[in-house]
Amino acid sequence: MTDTVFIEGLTVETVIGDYDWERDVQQRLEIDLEMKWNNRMPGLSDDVGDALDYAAVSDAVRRWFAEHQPRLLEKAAEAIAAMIQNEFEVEWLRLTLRKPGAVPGARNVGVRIERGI
Ligand SMILES: Nc1nc2c(c(=O)[nH]1)N=C([C@H](O)[C@@H](O)CO)CN2
Repeated sequence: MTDTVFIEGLTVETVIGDYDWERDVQQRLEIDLEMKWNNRMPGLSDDVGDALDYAAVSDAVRRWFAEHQPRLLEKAAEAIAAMIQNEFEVEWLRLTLRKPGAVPGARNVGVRIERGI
């Protein structure tokens, strides 16, 4: 089964970073998520209760950043992946976290992780 539900370019403003000055400012992150889900059932029922609700996942990601102020992108990625797997019963996901503008001369820097089977 290779169905997925995805979210592309979800932006959050949050405190994140390892340098002292970063602890006092809000910075923008961009999040992409690809999550394994069997879309056959909602495809037949037309019921969002059978679907992986991308709006609910997006809200949960925003909530996580409202409640945490990690230093590293890796810390945020790991925790958010675990939260989505637990709260939404997602078996496998790929998560990309981008921090645009963090490195002069680079359009984007970030991390990408895959968790689950
Ligand atoms: N692999 C990582 N490298 C760096 C990170 C990070 O989160 N993961 N963070 C920083 C600083 O916070 C930087 O983004 C400030 O511009 C440096 N390297």
